[in-house]
Amino acid sequence: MIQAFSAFQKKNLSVKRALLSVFDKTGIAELGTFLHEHGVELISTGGTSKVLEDAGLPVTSVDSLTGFPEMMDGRVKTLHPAVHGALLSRPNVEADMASLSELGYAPIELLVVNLYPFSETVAESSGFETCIENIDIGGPAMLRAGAKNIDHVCVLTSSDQYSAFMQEFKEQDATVRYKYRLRMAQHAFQHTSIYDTAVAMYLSKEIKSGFPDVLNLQLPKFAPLRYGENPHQAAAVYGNQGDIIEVLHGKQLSYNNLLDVDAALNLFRDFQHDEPTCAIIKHTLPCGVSTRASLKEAWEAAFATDTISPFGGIVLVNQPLDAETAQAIDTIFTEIIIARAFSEAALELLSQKANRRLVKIKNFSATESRYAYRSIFGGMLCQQPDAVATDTRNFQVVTHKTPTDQQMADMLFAWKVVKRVNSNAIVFGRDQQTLGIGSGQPSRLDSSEFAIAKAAKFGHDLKGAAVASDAFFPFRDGIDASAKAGAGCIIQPGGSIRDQEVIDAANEHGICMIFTGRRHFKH
Ligand SMILES: NC(=O)c1ncn([C@@H]2O[C@H](COP(=O)(O)O)[C@@H](O)[C@H]2O)c1NC=O
Repeated sequence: MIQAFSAFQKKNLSVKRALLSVFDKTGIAELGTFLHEHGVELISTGGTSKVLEDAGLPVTSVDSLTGFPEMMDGRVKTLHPAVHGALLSRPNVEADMASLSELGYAPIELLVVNLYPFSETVAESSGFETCIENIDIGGPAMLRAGAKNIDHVCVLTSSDQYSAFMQEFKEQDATVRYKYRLRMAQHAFQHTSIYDTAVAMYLSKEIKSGFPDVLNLQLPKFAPLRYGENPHQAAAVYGNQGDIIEVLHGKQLSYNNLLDVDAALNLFRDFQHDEPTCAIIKHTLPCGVSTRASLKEAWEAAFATDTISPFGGIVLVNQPLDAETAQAIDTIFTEIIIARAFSEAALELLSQKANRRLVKIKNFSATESRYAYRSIFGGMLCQQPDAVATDTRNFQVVTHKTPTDQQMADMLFAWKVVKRVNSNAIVFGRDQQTLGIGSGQPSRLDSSEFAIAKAAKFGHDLKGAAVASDAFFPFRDGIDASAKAGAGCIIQPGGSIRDQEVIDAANEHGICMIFTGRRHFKH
C-alpha cells in the first residue's frame, strides 16, 4: 500500500521528443499536429514520416538519427542504439546521459508504435512467407524498451489511445502523469505478449505439434458481466463472442445465458444443414428437438416433447425465423431466441418483450476451434471438440433385424440429440421428434426410465421409437426397459464387455440395434 502510494507521487513527464512509427496510420497526422503545436520534436520511420510531412509537419527521419538507411525492405529500421539508447536512457543517471551525449543522441519521451498486422494477415489465409514478413520485430523491441523505462517514457500502442492521450497532455500542462504512463506500459507489454503468442500459435499449427507445451490463451476481455452463475459471483467473459453472435434485442447476455447460447450453438453444429429444425434448451440441456417441413411445425413438435420445461428457456432454429413461427414461439415466455436471421416482422413481434434476448448467429464458422477447454483444479483440461454425430463410417448393424430407412433416420436424429445431453444420456425419438430425454443420471437404467417416464407424462406413445444412448449399455436392463416401453430400434456406441448379452436381449425383443463405434459422453 505504501509502495503504491509512493509510486503515484512520481513526477509528471514532460515531452520534448516523440518517435512515431505506426503501421496503422489512422489519426497519426492529428496526433503529430497536436504534438508539434505543443513544441514536441517529431521523429519518424519512412511511411509514417510521409504521412506527417504530407500534413505539413517538420519531421526528423529515423535514418538521419541513426546515420543508417532503412535496410532489407524495412526489416531493420529502428534497431539501433540511437533509438534504443534514447528510449532506455535515464536522465537522472549521469552515466546514461554521458554515453548518450557522447554519441550525439538525446532521450525520447513519447513512443507511438502500432505493429504489423500479423493476426490479420493469418486470418486472410495468406501464405507462410507473407505471414512471416508480417512479424514485426523493431516495433515490439521499441515498445518493450519504452514501457520498461516507465519513469521517463510514455508509450502508445493504438490509435484508440490518441484522444485520451491528448486530453491527458492538455489537462496536465503538456506533461503525462506516472499513473497514466503505468497504464500505457501495462497495455504495451500485454499487447506484445498477445502478439508473440499469436506468432507462436501460428508456428505450432504449421508444425502440427499437437498440444502446446504451455497453454497461453491470451483472450481479450469481451465484456464484464453483471454476475456469474449466481448474483454473489463476480464474472467476465473473454474471447471473440462479438464476432460470432449479435444481440439484436434485449439486455446483455448473462453468464448463464452465454452457457445456454454455447449449448445451442453446439447443437446447431449437427443440425445446421437439416430441414427446418427447432431445439428448445433449458439450463444447457435440450428439452425438445424436432425437424419438420416448416419451422413453425418444428417448433410445435419440439415443444410437444415436454410442455413444461420450455418456459423461460432458449429456442434455437436452423433457418431464418419467420413471423408465423415467431408468433408460435411467443405463446410461451422464451428468454432467448437464436437464429441465423430474423424476418423484419418476426423481429418486430419478438422485440415487444423487453426481458427477451434475440440473438443472431453472425458467423458460425468462427465457432470452429482446434481445442475445447474446461477449467479444473489447478488448470485446464484441453481436448479436441466432439466431432459431428453423423459420421456413419463405423456404424454397424449388430442384430438379426436390420433397420428400415425410416428407423435409420429416426436413430440418426436421436443420435444427434443424445450427443448434446449430459451423461448418462438416453433419447427416445420418432419421426424427427424427441419423445423423451433422460439426462445426467449416474445410472444408465435410471436415465432410460427417466426418459420413458417423461414421454408418458407428456402423452407420447413410444411404440416403434428409436432409442439413442451416448455410451454403451453395460447390462441388458436398459435394453429390456426400452423394449418394454415400445422401442423399435437402438443406436449406441457398443464396446461393453457384455455387448453380446445386450445384443442377445435386442434379438430376444425382436428389435434392431446399431453400434456406432463412437461414444459421445458429455460430462
Ligand atoms: N525493423 C524495424 O526496425 C522496425 N522498426 C519499426 N518497425 C515497424 O514499422 C512500422 C512503421 O513503418 P513505416 O513508418 O515505414 O510505415 C511500424 O508498424 C513499426 O512497428 C519495424 N519493422 C519491423 O520490424
